[in-house]
Amino acid sequence: MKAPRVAIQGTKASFHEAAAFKYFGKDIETIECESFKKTCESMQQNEADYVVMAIENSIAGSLLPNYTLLREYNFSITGEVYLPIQLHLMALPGVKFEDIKYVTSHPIAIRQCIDFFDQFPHLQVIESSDTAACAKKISEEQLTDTVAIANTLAAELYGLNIIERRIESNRKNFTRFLILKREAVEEAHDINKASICFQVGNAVGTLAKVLNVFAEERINLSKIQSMPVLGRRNEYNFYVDIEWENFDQYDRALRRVLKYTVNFNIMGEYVKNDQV
Ligand SMILES: O=C(O)C(=O)C[C@]1(C(=O)O)C=C[C@@H](O)C=C1
Repeated sequence: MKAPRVAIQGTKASFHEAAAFKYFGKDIETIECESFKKTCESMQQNEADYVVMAIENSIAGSLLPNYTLLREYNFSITGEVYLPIQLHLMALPGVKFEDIKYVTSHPIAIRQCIDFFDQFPHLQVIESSDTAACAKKISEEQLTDTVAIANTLAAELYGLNIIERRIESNRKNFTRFLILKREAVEEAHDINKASICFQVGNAVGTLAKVLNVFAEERINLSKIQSMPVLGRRNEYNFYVDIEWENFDQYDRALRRVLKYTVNFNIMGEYVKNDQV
């Protein structure tokens, strides 16, 4: 069987590739993309079979623009994967902490280390496309005044020394990634989780009515995220992840909430996979 083509934001040895390996195994073709939007374009143009997309980090929070991409492209969420994130400061061999002027990394990785950099305000923090690409640039351009925040794989691949380990603000640090496919696959029998999206009217109790249905049908909400509806004041899209033990209760809950919602969309039904 042909190896699946998996589009990731970033380059090889980035956390996105690690997440893809964790979900699919190592036998995949990684399609490197410059941005999250480019990963979606690549799947739309049939250059990729799947997209792996970070959606939330336990320190930095939600990657909000990715919710907009999910809506725009209307791909199907077919799975999820959680990855522990350990961030290290790395530089060319011989470079010492005192030599550093610039720190480069992906903005979400930088946000996870904000407490560390608060102690060193003289360091200039520069956002870049992905963690591994920053390590690669230091190596290729032999930058002696710059460090990257990245993982051990990137340090090994680009011959950098780790000069400070585990600089993330909290040790229990993980990122949740979604696995996207162009179209929904045949309904699996063991699905027990779904990502849905809807709007409710701006009136007393409308959202509460929806949440009450889930409670009554014993459906667990694992996440709720709102994003403004473009150009409409006080109107929001609610993105909700729900889990169930009994499929019939899930089915009944969906029928019941349709009454209280507009633009209701099931973004994906899949098997819960929250092992970090
Ligand atoms: O730069 C990388 O290595 C990435 O894969 C990106 C990314 C992200 O988008 O959140 C992935 C996981 C970590 O949370 C930090 C950065």
